[in-house]
Parts: sequence; C-alpha cells; structure tokens
Amino acid sequence: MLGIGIVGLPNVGKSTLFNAITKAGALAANYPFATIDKNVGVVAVPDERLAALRDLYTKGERVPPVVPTTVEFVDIAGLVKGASQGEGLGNQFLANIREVSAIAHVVRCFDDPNVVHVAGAVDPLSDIETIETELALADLASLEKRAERLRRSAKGSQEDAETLELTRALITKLAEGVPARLSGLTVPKDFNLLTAKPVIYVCNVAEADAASGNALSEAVAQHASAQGAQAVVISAQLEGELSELDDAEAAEFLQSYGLSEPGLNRLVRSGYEVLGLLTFLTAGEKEVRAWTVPKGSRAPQAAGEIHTDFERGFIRAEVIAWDKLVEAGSLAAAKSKGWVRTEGKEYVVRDGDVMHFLFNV
Ligand SMILES: Nc1ncnc2c1ncn2[C@@H]1O[C@H](COP(=O)(O)OP(=O)(O)OP(=O)(O)O)[C@@H](O)[C@H]1O
Ligand SMILES: [Mg+2]
Repeated sequence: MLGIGIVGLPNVGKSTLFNAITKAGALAANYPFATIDKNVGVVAVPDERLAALRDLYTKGERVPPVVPTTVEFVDIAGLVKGASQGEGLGNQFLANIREVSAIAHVVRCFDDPNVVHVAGAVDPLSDIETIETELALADLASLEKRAERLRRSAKGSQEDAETLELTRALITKLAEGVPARLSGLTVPKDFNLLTAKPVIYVCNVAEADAASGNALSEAVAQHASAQGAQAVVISAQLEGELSELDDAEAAEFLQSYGLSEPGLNRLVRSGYEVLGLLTFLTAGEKEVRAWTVPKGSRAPQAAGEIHTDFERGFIRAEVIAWDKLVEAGSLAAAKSKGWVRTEGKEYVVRDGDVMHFLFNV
C-alpha cells in the first residue's frame, strides 16, 4: 500500500506541497529509491539520531554513509462536491484515495485574491465538511452494496450474518455524519473505507503566517484535536521556495520567517506517526541506517526488513537504545557496561533501538 495521499478541494495548494516534497526528497542525498510515478514522491524522514550515530562510527576521514528511512506521498487531484456521483474526475480520485494508507487533508488557510477558491470564499471548516461528506457518500455506496450481497448469504452463514450487522452499524454511523475512523467500530481492513483512514490536517497558510499560524488554521487545529487528529501548519508556497535552496541559504531563509525547521519535516514526522510506523537503526563503520516497521513488530520481522534470509534464519538480536549507545561512546563500551541486551523471537521492537541480528543461512 502506498503511503499518504494528499487530498483536498481544487486549488488549495496540494500540488505546490507535493512538488516541494519531491524536490526536498530529490535533494536529500542518498535515499534508497527515486520517484516511483509522476504523482508519487518519496521523502526522507528527518532523524537526528542518524547524525549522532554517524559521529560515533566516524574514524578520522572515514565517515559512514547515512541512509534515512522514507515516507511516500501521493498527489491526488482535487476532489469536488459531487465526486461520489462522478462529478469532476470523481470516481477515479476516490479510487486513488482508496490506495493510500493515510490522508493528508490540505485545507486552504491563505487569503489571496489572485487564487480562485472553488466555493467562492476561504472557509476551511466548510471545505473540510465538503470533502468528508464526499468520502462518506462513497463509503455509504460501497457499504450498501456489501449489505446487499450479505443479505443473501447471511442466512446460511453465521459469519456473514455478523458482518452484515457490522455493515449496517457502519451505515448508520456514516449517515449520522460520523466517519468510520471515529465510529468506535472495528472496521475490517478489506472494507477499505475512505473514512476509516487516519487523517492529518494540513493548514496551508500564507508565507507570513508560516511560523505563527492564523485564525483559520487555529479553527482547523481545534477541529482536528476534537477528533484526536493532528493539524500541521505549513505554507506550501514557502516550502516550495525553500526546496530550491542549498542548506546555507535555506537556514537563512527559515530564520527570516522565524522558523526553526522546514514545515515539511513536521508534516513528514506526523505522517510517519499516523501510519503507525516506528524506526529501528543499524549502525557500523560501513553504514548508519534507519529502517521502518509497523508498531508492534517483533525482532524477526525487523530482521526481515533488511533481508528475508535474516528473518528465516533469525537466531537472536543484540539490542541497545540509540541514546545509551551514544552515551557509552562505542558498542564495546556499551557491552562492557552490560547495556547491550540479547533478545529473542518474541522481542517487540522499540522506536530508536539499534539492532544487530544473528542468523543462520
Ligand atoms: N500558501 C500559499 N500562499 C499563497 N498561494 C498559494 C499557497 N499555496 C499554494 N498557493 C497557490 O495556489 C494555487 C493553487 O495551488 P495548487 O496548484 O498547488 O493547488 P491544487 O490543490 O494542486 O489544485 P488542483 O486540485 O487543481 O490540482 C497556485 O497558484 C499556488 O501558487
Ligand atoms: Mg494539483
């Protein structure tokens, strides 16, 4: 499954944001894969732990290469009112959203008379409702179809009868305006409901508001927090300009806007979080690298990220939290302090673990 879909009304700044992401990604040296498709961009997850570990394994002139982990973003064309009825490029967009694991919902929080707003006025909460309604209508249509099928099979199958009951409960919730992700019901993965996908709200503000946000982004932030979701304030335009600069220029540019880091960094971190991922690290003189596994993964699964042989032949892992390794100053010192643990097949990987796998081939 692809990563995060950039969703929103037309003309809210989705492509501007996407282009900034892909350019920033293209500049981030040494990431493991290129842009997959014209509308799929891969961006490195900023991670200061990598630099700390690189320093630890630097021997004079020999600096190990650093490989960050990545998140994928997908640029999805604007979704208009009536999309679920096939308006605009309706159904195709909905199909594109169906393929992603999470949604970055871009809302226009900038006022610029030169940029047309499809609904005539800048009103982020009403824009959010328009999008949410279209997604809910698409889900309702697919749930109705499912219920129809299940009605026939439910008589002969207890399992289908239960699924039918769940389908009906979801229909009721959606009809009340509650997205599946907030319904309190356990939605089977294979239902692939649009409103079941986790959401980050992206408040696209004017450059001048990039550091502080504005009243509109504040309203969106409140809407988000009422749902237990995150809202990221970002100026897509500013990020676009930033992605064209080299490091020194970028630092100066950020400072002039009162920003301590690019807004993209915050967006990428939130995205990583909302996808339910965690990072473990491998470190040595040859390479310092971040790897991604779903939260709750066990050690063999982490090993399998590196190589399938590592998973198949997994024996055990040597594990130390990255900050303990940095504190010790070297792996040998950490070992002599007894800080390096030996973990088996059942070990649940933690974010920031530095891992070394032992395996049979
Ligand atoms: N933060 C911002 N401040 C001012 N103008 C902006 C900002 N972000 C984007 N824009 C401008 O808004 C216009 C629309 O942006 P963009 O093409 O990225 O929208 P979109 O959401 O991809 O639209 P569509 O759905 O049609 O693909 C562009 O002219 C862009 O420069
Ligand atoms: Mg676009």
